[in-house]
Amino acid sequence: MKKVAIIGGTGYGAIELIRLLQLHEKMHVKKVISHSQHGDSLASIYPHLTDFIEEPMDELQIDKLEEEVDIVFFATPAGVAKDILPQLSNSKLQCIDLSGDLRLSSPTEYETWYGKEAAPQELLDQAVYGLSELYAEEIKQASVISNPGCFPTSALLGLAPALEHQIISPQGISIDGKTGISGAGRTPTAKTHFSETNENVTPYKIGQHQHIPEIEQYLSDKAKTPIDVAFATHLIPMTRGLICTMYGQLVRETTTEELLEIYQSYYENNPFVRIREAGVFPATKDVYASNFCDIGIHVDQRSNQIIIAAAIDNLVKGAAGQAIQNANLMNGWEETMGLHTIPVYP
Ligand SMILES: NC(=O)C1=CN([C@@H]2O[C@H](COP(=O)(O)OP(=O)(O)OC[C@H]3O[C@@H](n4cnc5c(N)ncnc54)[C@H](OP(=O)(O)O)[C@@H]3O)[C@@H](O)[C@H]2O)C=CC1
Ligand SMILES: CC(=O)N[C@@H](CCC(=O)OP(=O)(O)O)C(=O)O
Repeated sequence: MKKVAIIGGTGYGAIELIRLLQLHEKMHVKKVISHSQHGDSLASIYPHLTDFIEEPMDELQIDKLEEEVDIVFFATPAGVAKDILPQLSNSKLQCIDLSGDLRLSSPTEYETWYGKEAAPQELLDQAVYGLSELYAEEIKQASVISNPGCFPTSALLGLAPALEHQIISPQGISIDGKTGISGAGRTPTAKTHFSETNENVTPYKIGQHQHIPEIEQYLSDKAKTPIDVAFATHLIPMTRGLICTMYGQLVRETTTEELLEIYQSYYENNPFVRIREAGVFPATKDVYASNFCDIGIHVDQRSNQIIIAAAIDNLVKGAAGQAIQNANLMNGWEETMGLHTIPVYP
């Protein structure tokens, strides 16, 4: 059994990791580390964890981590992991960062989009992008993983096959993203409190979203040509769930049936990607509280475009579940270990 520490204990990412790791056969949560509430038990903050995790949370002691655990999950905001990880560079720890700190290969891009000083170049070079379906071989060899953002997970899984198979143009791709409010983390703001979000749909961060360079970097890598995307995000009055509806210009004649075959074959060894049959599109509830990414495809002959929708649970495939899937790959365990559950429905 490998011992796990979770940093950022009181956040949504951390409690989702705890929920999922409860079912895991090879990982055990040894330490929950909290910056703001060390000394308190997590069950006193989140009563749904009563009887599952009663020990007080710990303060971070970087020099003790290696002797106490094998795997560290950083469920912290951007700006935290990049300062801690360099102090662990000589350790044997496996580290998985859920934040955006290590996702962009260019420090300048990080500084532009995140408004913070970037991680050292050495750390950026060492980190492997943890989108399990697209980078499995690299993840198996990695000791530091940069877990993808929630929107990029959906957008990359939805668009990569069409771009790699040169079915759509690298120019003119549009991504319309919608997310539940838990994507904004636990701390409420004026934009996320109930009376602002209930019965309301709000576009936000248009042209400024930190996931734009991440989507472009990894789509360009897969397509082997530079890709720019138009990306619009919307806040939806639901707790969990995220869906991207994507549009691309067709560059050759094709049909929905042909594309479905291409996607089925592209993801045939990926148990968490489910392709819908022709005429059927996924909804966020189809993947609720699960690690699945469900994809629907339509070839729109009238406008010569492809329309792709990819639904995930932002806290699972978009964060904690993806992080566990990466830990499974890094350790040579079954990729689905602890994660292969039926989505909660209705
Ligand atoms: N929510 C989502 O759907 C997704 C989140 N992510 C990313 O995962 C990470 C965690 O997200 P989430 O749990 O939702 O975020 P939250 O805001 O809910 O929690 C983050 C936790 O980090 C800790 N923290 C906050 N500030 C600091 C600081 N300055 N130094 C150290 N620790 C700090 C706090 O816990 P404590 O004080 O107990 O340490 C806080 O509760 C973020 O980087 C987020 O962007 C990625 C994809 C999806
Ligand atoms: C609703 C909402 O605000 N969602 C967040 C999701 C951020 C996230 O999860 O990703 P990072 O790890 O890149 O911060 C957003 O759109 O910025």
